[in-house]
Amino acid sequence: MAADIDKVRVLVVGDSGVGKTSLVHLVCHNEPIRNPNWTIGSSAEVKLHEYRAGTPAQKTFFVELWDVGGWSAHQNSRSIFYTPTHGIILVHDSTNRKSQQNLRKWLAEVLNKDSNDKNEEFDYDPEQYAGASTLPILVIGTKIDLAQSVREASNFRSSPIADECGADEIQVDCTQVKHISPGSNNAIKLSRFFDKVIERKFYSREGREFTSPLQSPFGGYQDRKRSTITKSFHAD
Ligand SMILES: Nc1nc2c(ncn2[C@@H]2O[C@H](COP(=O)(O)OP(=O)(O)OP(=O)(O)O)[C@@H](O)[C@H]2O)c(=O)[nH]1
Repeated sequence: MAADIDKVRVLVVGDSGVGKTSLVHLVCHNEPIRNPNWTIGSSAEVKLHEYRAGTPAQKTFFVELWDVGGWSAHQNSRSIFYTPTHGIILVHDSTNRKSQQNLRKWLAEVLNKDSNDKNEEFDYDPEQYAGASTLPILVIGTKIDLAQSVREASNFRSSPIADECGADEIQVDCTQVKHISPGSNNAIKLSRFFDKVIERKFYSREGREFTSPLQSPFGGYQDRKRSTITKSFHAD
């Protein structure tokens, strides 16, 4: 029966220690993880998602969440986990601005995964991320409980990259299941994101898998290769 259920594959990327494993566990098991280990390579968890729940189009899908270890030492090898990609969750620590800034580099790394030269650098150009017909992206800030004040938290509420991608952003405390409880704003945005990923893969003409930068849904990325990002990129 499970074999009949279609699936989509979502990458979860961000600096080491921002809380990717904790987030994925919370989303897939509806409870916080007690002692997350460092992720070596990647690990995957699966969530059953009701696409367009409550409408006549409702259908069950598997959403595979691929938690990719953020250690910079593994930068050259982790691109093997980037295929296929149907959606991307960019995770940053809400108390660590650098981890938020590094999301641009994570996105560039995923989009340039086929580059042979791992030291090659790429321009970050917000224009290439703009537009509604792109690979679905969700930005998630973790550790909102550790933000020193509401003001600090609200400073981080809207990441520049979320604006540039036209992506939703949510803030969570991965130690509290209530942060993604059904009906909450966060749960609604998460569900809407999964719907978008499924829609794009199964119900749109763009539904072919993202297999190379030339086929990137952002289009034209290969032509924009120049030299500026990855040499100076340290993910941790
Ligand atoms: N207080 C608090 N701690 C968190 C939160 N999210 C994660 N943590 C803690 O942050 C630490 C790192 O979390 P992980 O989930 O392992 O981070 P990761 O991004 O998967 O790290 P790598 O596997 O190295 O890529 C752990 O001690 C978590 O318990 C949060 O929302 N609030």
